[in-house]
Amino acid sequence: MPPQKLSGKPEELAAFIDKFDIFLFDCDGVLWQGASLLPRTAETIAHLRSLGKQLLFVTNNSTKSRTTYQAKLQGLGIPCGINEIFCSAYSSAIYISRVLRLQRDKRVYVIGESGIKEELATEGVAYISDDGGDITPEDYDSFGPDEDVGVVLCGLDHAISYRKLARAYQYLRNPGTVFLATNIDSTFPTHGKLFPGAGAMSAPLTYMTGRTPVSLGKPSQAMMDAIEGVLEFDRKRACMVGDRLDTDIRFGIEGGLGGTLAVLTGVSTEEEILEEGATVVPDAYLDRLCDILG
Ligand SMILES: O=C(O)[C@H](O)[C@H](O)COP(=O)(O)O
Ligand SMILES: [Mg+2]
Repeated sequence: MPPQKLSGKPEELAAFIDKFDIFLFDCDGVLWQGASLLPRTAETIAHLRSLGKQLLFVTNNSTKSRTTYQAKLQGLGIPCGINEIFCSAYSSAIYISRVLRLQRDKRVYVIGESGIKEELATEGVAYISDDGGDITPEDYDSFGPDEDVGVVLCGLDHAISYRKLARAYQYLRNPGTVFLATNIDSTFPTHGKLFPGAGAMSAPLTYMTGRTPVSLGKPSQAMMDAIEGVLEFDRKRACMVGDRLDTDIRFGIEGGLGGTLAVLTGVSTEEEILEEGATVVPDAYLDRLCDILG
């Protein structure tokens, strides 16, 4: 069934909204682009809250922790609770501490930003990272596999460097070191354009090692496990709202959610959504999230 473009008819929009008790919102490309909130987003969120809908914010962006996202949302006029926020830094920390049950004497080597480090610390997981300066002859001598490094975790890192990758590669030469990625989005939508995504950070390591990381962000259901570890909800009454087919919409479909809604303010285009034979198809789509207000 081709996806339905929701028209502005109030009765049609109300009928769509009525099908769901809970909305899972992607962030980059849906609520905002970088630090800029997309038009009438706060009003849309307030409207859905006024209808008694439960709202969750589910982002693959690992650069911030849930606490930092709460401050960002509130700073943009979207009050929310910490238990309404799920980021890939959190789902990764949960996976390492509660699924992998990383031994206390092992550490995680992090390529990424403060979000990952804060969430690992919250879970009591020890980590190391690299300041990323220029590699030196001493580094070539000292870098090597390390039994104490139990995991290499890769996320979006705006200060990625040869040195950080070189160190990660050496750790991953030890087959006992687990290779994880917070997410593998190929691109990152900001300022109305696309830039390298978290997947572009781990891809060089896959190219060098032939190893593929386990990804803990959408579409991986590890993110759903992280959500359901905090709250129970009826998946059939839930709608995933996203800007990216291969992460957000696939996450909703593979998670057995009641519905998926795509918006055209981020990565995926209308052509991709309507493409003949497309494997990941949303139930409906809108030009912008606020169009749901009619
Ligand atoms: O490269 C990335 O990490 C992603 O582009 C980015 O984080 C996506 O975030 P989301 O759209 O899931 O909020
Ligand atoms: Mg997005």
